[in-house]
Amino acid sequence: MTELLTAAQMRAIETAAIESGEVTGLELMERAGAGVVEAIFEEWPELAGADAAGGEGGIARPAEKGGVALHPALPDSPQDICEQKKFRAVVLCGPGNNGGDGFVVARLLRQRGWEVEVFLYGDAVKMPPDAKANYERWLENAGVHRWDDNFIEDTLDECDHDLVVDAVFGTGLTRLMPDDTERTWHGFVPRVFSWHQKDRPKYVAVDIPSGICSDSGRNLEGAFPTDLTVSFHRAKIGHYLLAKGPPDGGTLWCGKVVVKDIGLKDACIADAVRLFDPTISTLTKFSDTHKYSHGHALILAGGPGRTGAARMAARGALRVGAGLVTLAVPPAAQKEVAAQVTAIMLRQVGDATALAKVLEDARFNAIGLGPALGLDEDAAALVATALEAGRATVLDADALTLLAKDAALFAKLHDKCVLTPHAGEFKRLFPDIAAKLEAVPTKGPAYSKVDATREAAKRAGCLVLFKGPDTVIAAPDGRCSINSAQYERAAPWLATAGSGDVLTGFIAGLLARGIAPQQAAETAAWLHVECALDFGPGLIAEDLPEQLPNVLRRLLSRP
Ligand SMILES: NC(=O)C1=CN([C@@H]2O[C@H](COP(=O)(O)OP(=O)(O)OC[C@H]3O[C@@H](n4cnc5c(N)ncnc54)[C@H](O)[C@@H]3O)[C@@H](O)[C@H]2O)[C@@H](O)CC1
Ligand SMILES: Nc1ncnc2c1ncn2[C@@H]1O[C@H](COP(=O)(O)OP(=O)(O)O)[C@@H](O)[C@H]1O
Ligand SMILES: [K+]
Repeated sequence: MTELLTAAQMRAIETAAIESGEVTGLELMERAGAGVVEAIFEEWPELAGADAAGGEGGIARPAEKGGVALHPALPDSPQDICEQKKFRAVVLCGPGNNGGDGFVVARLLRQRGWEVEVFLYGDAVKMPPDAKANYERWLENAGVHRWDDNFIEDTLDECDHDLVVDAVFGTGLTRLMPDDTERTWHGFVPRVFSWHQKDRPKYVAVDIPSGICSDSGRNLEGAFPTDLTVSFHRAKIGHYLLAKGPPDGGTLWCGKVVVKDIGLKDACIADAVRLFDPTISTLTKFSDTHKYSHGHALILAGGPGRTGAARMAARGALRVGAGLVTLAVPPAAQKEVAAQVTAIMLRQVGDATALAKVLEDARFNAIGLGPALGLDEDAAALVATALEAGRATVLDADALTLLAKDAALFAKLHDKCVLTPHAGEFKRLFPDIAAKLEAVPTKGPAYSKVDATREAAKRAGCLVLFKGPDTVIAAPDGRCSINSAQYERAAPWLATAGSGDVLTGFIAGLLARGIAPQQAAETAAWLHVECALDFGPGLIAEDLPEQLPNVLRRLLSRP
């Protein structure tokens, strides 16, 4: 699993490396700038000109981790570059080390024969030492324009630039975006993006699009959307959390995220958020005895005309590998359900007393409830009885609304529970936490979906899976991961009626198989997106369980 870092964690890793003497800040900055240039040419080989095929002067893969030469030296002057089209870039540099990286990028492009114009935001005198060193190195051969929105707009309006590099703010953005960058941010850049023309300049962000908080993905009033974001050492949490506000979403802000090695060592960060990727061992936990060793999930169905959600959840639980799945159905709905299921068993459960009786059978080791369960007192009594049974239990939809309405019910949650709210349900369950998340941020690092989910899990005393394209899964002890359906895993068609019900079933099925709540929720959410990706657009919720065999086959054949 990939660790996603906060700005403070990244800074700590960098400081430790510098203090140990293994690298200097200037060397890291050089590698960062070279990494950005390398990523640009990898993304758009046509911009590498004659060197695209990796000829002399091309930027090769990192060769050496010890010294500055992680990325090999480039020709020193434009004359050294063989005849090629002159490419043009605008590099926007800020007052900190992000700007320092920008000056390295500007120099390396210039060394390749590019025509590069640099705009500096802020006061060069106050720059941190490494950034200032690169600023001064740039001044040896070229000039810097002072920041002027009109001038930048006029320059970009010429429209014959190949590349715009955003190196204004990175992980050090601590306040709202400054007013005097307004025209560039709010006016010109989004306009360029709306053109969608083939020959518009490519926009590249150094580390993170300026204006996006790297810890939260929140937009601190006006961000600079990009085609490509090049980060260093590890991706930041903010790359994977959706920023609010138009254009809506981190995916749009970052374009595509590439992470470049700058020679920093792995550090053990206890509370790091992880980007989830399943281990095969979770899913190969099939024993060779009999079906009961794969568990027995009980899924509670709603009344007549409302049983579809539970049927889909039950099918998901069975497909994900629960040994047996039983639908607990109110008597009035029994006929309706019986006509539509085969491998799934039925039990008549008219009320909470009947449920308690069923749960006397210890072989029911996991419960899934909530989808279309209803919101009346009888439904609340079913939730209470299910919780009192102390089994691994996933609660979704109506069960979450009932928990939100009744503090005594909420107090029955235990550490084998999994809550799966979408944003609306989250707000009902944790209104004060949701309010913090919705408040317009005024400083960085801003409160994030990760912070909110961790806080909710701690309060509930159980696992919380906060849905969305950036699903966050947190345990009460703070362990946390993001299941991303963004970038190369984007599957917006997963937002279809009933897909959450299937997720409930996937989680219940994995819980039945004896997998711990966190691993079950993470694996289920990952499989859910994989099924959607496999199927593609046109997906309806019923398709998700049917897609599982393909996904599992592929996963289990991984080397
Ligand atoms: N930490 C690391 O390990 C490395 C960091 N590098 C670069 O350094 C960046 C972080 O550098 P810094 O910590 O200097 O931070 P930044 O360069 O992101 O920004 C900090 C500067 O911007 C100012 N600032 C922040 N918010 C502002 C606002 N709203 N309006 C006006 N000014 C504002 C601050 O006062 C400070 O001068 C990274 O994003 C990355 O690009 C790389 O050079 C490689 C290694
Ligand atoms: N844009 C999106 N991209 C990918 N997945 C999404 C997106 N929006 C929502 N989802 C996922 O779709 C599912 C919807 O669940 P839910 O809101 O409970 O719907 P329902 O109640 O109709 O089942 C969740 O797993 C959620 O994470
Ligand atoms: K930036």
